[in-house]
Amino acid sequence: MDVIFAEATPSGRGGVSIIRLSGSGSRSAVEALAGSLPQPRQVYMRALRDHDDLLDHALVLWFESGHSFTGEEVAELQLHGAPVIVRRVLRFFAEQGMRPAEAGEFTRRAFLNGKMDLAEVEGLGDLLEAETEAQRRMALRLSGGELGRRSEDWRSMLIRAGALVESSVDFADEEVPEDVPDEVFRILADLHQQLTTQISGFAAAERIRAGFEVAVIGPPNAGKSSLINRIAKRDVALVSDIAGTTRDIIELRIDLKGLAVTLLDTAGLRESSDHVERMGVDRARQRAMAADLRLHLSETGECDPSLWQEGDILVRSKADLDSGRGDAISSVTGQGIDQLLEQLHLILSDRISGAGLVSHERQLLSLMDARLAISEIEGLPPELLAEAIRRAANSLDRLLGRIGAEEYLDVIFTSFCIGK
Ligand SMILES: Nc1nc2c(ncn2[C@@H]2O[C@H](COP(=O)(O)OP(=O)(O)OP(=O)(O)O)[C@@H](O)[C@H]2O)c(=O)[nH]1
Ligand SMILES: [K+]
Ligand SMILES: [Mg+2]
Repeated sequence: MDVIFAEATPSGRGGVSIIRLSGSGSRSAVEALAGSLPQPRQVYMRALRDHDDLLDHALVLWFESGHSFTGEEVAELQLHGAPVIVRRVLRFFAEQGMRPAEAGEFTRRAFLNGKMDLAEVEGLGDLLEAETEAQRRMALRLSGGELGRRSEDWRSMLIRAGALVESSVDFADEEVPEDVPDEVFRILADLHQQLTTQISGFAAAERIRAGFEVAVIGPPNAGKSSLINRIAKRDVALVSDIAGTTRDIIELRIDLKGLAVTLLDTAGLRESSDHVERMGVDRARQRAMAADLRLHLSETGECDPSLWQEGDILVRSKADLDSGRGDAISSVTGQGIDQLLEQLHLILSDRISGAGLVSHERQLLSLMDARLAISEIEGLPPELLAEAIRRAANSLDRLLGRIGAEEYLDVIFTSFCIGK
């Protein structure tokens, strides 16, 4: 494959900028700039020269093919983090006939060269986007190959079951087919159970990965936008004493003690003759219904029953206006807001308990296919049983991208950065 190159650090001024190359010839391309690099995986301090022009003093290293992230020959330069240096070095490689990498192309090569399975690639994508501790931990497990290892165990179970079925066919007398050994059904029941555990943990895992959506709703002037601003510690939303101030949905992403949560500020719920306000209220209702949880805010402690769902939170606002109301919150004094966030965290934490490893819809579908293949197999003749086992193994191959990965690659890698 041709040599690709890219800046692996974010472009712009910084302490260090890293440029990475991959493909056979990466080392000699860097040698043309830096002089000889005898040993792989060792760091050299070198003067980089474009002909006679000194570009920078840099740290340089290279990896042999088979011993690098992409599986190809890879070289890396750590430059001083000035965009003008990076530009010149990138231009040098382009002039040598090398090609700038596309988004995610290094990782794509790692996948194509068998250095990573598709679930690891998805995990790496999650890791690069992780914002909270829970997301980081889950992404590390996935990118570290945990699902691949689990899947290998499942595969060995299928291989063992398949072999037992085969042997019962081979030795069967044509007239009197031998029974399939009980062990086959025991293995498949065990696998069925393990797949079910993973499948049941999807919803929770997916919430960790994608984050929760919590809609703040209530009548106009309840103080919804004020609450959002207080939590954000800045003016995210317009606040005024005019009922119907908020129209569009305003999103605030927060890290709630390790959980990714998007709070939605919404239009105050009321009948209105104003066309634009009505559009805002419709939108508020739709998003509120779709959210994971609704925080119903009002001065009176009432809520719109048509929007109430099990597990929602009811909160009274403007505690500072009425000293008798100890259970309410105030966005002016901050009273009760920490407790409210604590309550929210408790509710959401409860919803992620039992989270499994499988957090992408694609992975879920493969597991469901595998499970379906080995469901209701009691009493099947050996040939059909063998076929079911093959289908299940196929689905596991799909899970890791050994087959059928093409349709997913572009989708996955477009979300990656250039240089990854
Ligand atoms: N005293 C007091 N006033 C508050 C508090 N929260 C909000 N307000 C006031 O109540 C009025 C309405 O606040 P907003 O935050 O705009 O209310 P809202 O629910 O977003 O209103 P809409 O967007 O119109 O639906 C403003 O004048 C705020 O200053 C509070 O905790 N205490
Ligand atoms: K208002
Ligand atoms: Mg508002």
